Amino acid sequence: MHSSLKTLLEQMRITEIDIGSRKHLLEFDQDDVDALLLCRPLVDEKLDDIVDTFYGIQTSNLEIAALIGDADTLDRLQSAQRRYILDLFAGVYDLEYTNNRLRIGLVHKRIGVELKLYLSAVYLLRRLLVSSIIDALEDSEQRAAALTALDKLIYFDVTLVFETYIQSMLSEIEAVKNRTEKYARALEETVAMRNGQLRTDALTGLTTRRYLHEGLQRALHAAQRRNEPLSLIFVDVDNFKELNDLRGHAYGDRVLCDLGRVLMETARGEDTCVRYGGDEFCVVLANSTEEQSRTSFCERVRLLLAERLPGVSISMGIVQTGPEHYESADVLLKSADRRMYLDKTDKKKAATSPANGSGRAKSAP
Ligand SMILES: Nc1nc2c(ncn2[C@@H]2O[C@H](COP(=O)(O)OP(=O)(O)OP(=O)(O)O)[C@@H](O)[C@H]2O)c(=O)[nH]1
Repeated sequence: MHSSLKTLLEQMRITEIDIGSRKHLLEFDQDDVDALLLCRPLVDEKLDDIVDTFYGIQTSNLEIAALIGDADTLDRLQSAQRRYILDLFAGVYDLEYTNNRLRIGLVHKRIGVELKLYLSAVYLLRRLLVSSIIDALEDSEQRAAALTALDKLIYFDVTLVFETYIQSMLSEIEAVKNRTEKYARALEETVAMRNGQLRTDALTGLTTRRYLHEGLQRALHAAQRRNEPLSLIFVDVDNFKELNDLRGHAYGDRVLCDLGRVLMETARGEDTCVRYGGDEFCVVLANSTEEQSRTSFCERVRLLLAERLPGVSISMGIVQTGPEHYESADVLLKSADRRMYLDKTDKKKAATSPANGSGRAKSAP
């Protein structure tokens, strides 16, 4: 047998033993085979009439006519129908016969023939065959035997077609399930990737605000364990909006990147530099008092910034906690922000104060 035919039977797990058991369930035996064989000559004779009448009725239904489509398809269907009718009365109902029924079922399912249409076609063909047999066979016993055998064989065939429909639907469900699982996996990967990106700010490469709390909390626990002071610094670019407006957004981005780099270069490995949002940054300095932070960290940052971004100034607010008493992360953030704001307003006041002449360009936080 052709290998692809084998595959279809294998897919449906239909073996010779299975075919035997199906026939047994339908009480289809040698008497039925003989009764059908007896009808073979009369069916041969009326074959064209039966097929023509069948398709005449079928194509008068608009839904079925639309499914058939064109004259070539109709020709092919008529040939297949002829072969099927001859098969019904050929007396051989083996693996190949079964496979042909499976193939017919699969083709009908694939082209979208609904089961109700398929069953109505089976009913019509049976009706035409039955009336031909009744017309041709005069012996009532022979007639009854042939009609019973035909019914059994049609049940045998219809069961196979039903199974191909079910099998095909199961394959479709499996394919949809696989596609959905693949989509879900891709979605999970995207979310995981996005979460990873959120940990790092895309523009500056610094830790994002979302993880500031986590970093600050961890630093506070470490400081408490070691009895060390810890400082939090809030940094904000002065007049950044104006800078954006005057020199363009791209330059504004460069300022933020350079400031981020300066903070990173000045901080040590155990410190955490965070882009808090917009032009605001936070730095958690481990084992550092307010004074040490001011003199070593903040001063160095200002010097580097003056070298790299002349004319850009920043305001900073420092707050220390520990080693005697430790404030919570929230309190520290609020205090550092407030001090940064004071630094900024002090500078603004100094700049507008006539007593200071040109004003204070930079202030110590
Ligand atoms: N170029 C650039 N601008 C940003 C980015 N994020 C926020 N901004 C802008 O940063 C500006 C921040 O302005 P404000 O909060 O008013 O602060 P400011 O102009 O620095 O004023 P002061 O804080 O009082 O000195 C806003 O105009 C935002 O549109 C960014 O990623 N790139």
